Amino acid sequence: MKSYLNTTAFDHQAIPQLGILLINLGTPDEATPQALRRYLAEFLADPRITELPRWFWWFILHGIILRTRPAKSAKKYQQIWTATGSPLLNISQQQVEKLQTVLTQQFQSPVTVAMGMRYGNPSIAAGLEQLRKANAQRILCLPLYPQYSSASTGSTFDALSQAFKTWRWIPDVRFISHYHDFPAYIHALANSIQQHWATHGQGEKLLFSFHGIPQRFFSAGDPYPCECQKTARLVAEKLGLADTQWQVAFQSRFGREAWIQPYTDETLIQWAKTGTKRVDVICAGFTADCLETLEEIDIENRQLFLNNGGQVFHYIPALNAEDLHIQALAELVKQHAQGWSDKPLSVLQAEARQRAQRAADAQK
Ligand SMILES: C=CC1=C(C)c2cc3[nH]c(cc4nc(cc5[nH]c(cc1n2)c(C)c5CCC(=O)O)C(CCC(=O)O)=C4C)c(C)c3C=C
Ligand SMILES: [Fe+2]
Ligand SMILES: [Fe+2]
Repeated sequence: MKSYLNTTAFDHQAIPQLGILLINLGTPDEATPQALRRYLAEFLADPRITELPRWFWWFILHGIILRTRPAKSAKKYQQIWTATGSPLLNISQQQVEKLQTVLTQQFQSPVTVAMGMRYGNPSIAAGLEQLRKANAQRILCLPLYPQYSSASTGSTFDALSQAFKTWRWIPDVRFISHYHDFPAYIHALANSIQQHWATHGQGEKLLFSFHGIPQRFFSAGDPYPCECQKTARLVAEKLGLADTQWQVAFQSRFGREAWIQPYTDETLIQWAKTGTKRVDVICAGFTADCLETLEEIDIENRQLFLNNGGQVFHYIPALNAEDLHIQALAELVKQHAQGWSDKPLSVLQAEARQRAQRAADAQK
C-alpha cells in the first residue's frame, strides 16, 4: 500500500503560508570525479535533456560518457569552486534569503521562500517538503530560467509533478513558465550592463551568450532560441545600441550533433580575427553565475578571444543576488501570486482560531 506525506492529523490552528519555490538546475556536491559522476548520471538520464531512445542513450551514457566526463568536468569545477562550495548553490542561497526579506516586507500574508534544484541537492522534493512543513497551502513555483526550454523549464515541471505524487494534500499550485520579456528583468539586465560600462568602459561589441540546445529541439517546436533573441533585443533597445554593436550566440555545446547557432566560441574567434579588439559578454539567460559562465565564458572563451587577436575581454556577471534582480523576482512573484497574498496575518490568525473553535465544538 502506498503511503503519502502528511502523516499528522490536520491542524485547524495552523496559519496557512504562501510558499515560493525558486528552482535552478543544480550542481555537484563536490568538485570531485565521484560527485560529478553521481550528478551527471542523474542529469544526463533525464529524457528531456537528450530526447534519444532510452536503450541507445543508456548504452552511450554508461558505456562512454560516465567513464570519461566526470574527471574532465571535475577539473573544470575545481577552477571555480569556492571555500563555501559551488557558486551556483551559494548564489541561490543568497537569492532565497534576499527574496524572503523583500517579500516579507511587501506582502500582507506570511510567505516562505525555499530553493529546490532539478538535479543534485537540495532537491525539488526537499524544497517542497520545507514549504509543506511551513504549512504552505499555496505554492508558486519559479524556475529561474527566464527563457522557456523543454530541457530546462519543462524538465522542472516533470520533477515538480513527480514530487507532488507523494503528497496527500496537494496545495494550490502555480508555475511560471517563462519571463524572458518581463520589464523588471530587462531593466535589471540593462542596468547591470550600464553599471559595468560606467566602471570598466564600453567594448566595441556586446555579445549576449545563452546556453544552447540541440537544433533538433528547436526544429521540433521549442521556443527557446526566439525567447533568447527577444530578451537580447529588448535589452539592446533599452541601451540604445545599433544592430552592429550587439549579437546573440549560444554556448555549452554537448556531443557531436548540431546545436542552435551561431556558437559563442566561433563568434568570438571570428570577431577577434576580423579586428574587434574589445568585447563585453553577458550571459543573460543565467540567473546565477555557474560553471557555464565562470569557467566556459570567463576562462575558456576569454582565452580564445585573446589568443586570436582580441585585446580586452570583459565578462559582465550574472544578475545573481543583485538588488534589482531580487526586485524583479519580487515583482514577478507578485504578478503571479495575485489574489494569494492579500490577507494580513491578523485575519489569518482569527480564521485559524475560528476553525479550531468549530472543530472543538463539533467534538462535544
Ligand atoms: C546534454 C545536453 C544539455 C542540454 C540540452 C542542456 C540544456 C540546458 N542547461 C542549462 C543550464 C545549465 N547547464 C549547466 C551545466 C551543464 N549542462 C550540460 C548539458 C546540457 N544542458 C552539462 C553536461 C552540464 C554539466 C557540466 C559539464 O559537465 O559540462 C549549468 C551549470 C551547473 C553548475 O553547477 O554550475 C547550467 C546553469 C539550460 C538553461 C539549458 C537549456 C536551455
Ligand atoms: Fe560548458
Ligand atoms: Fe546545461
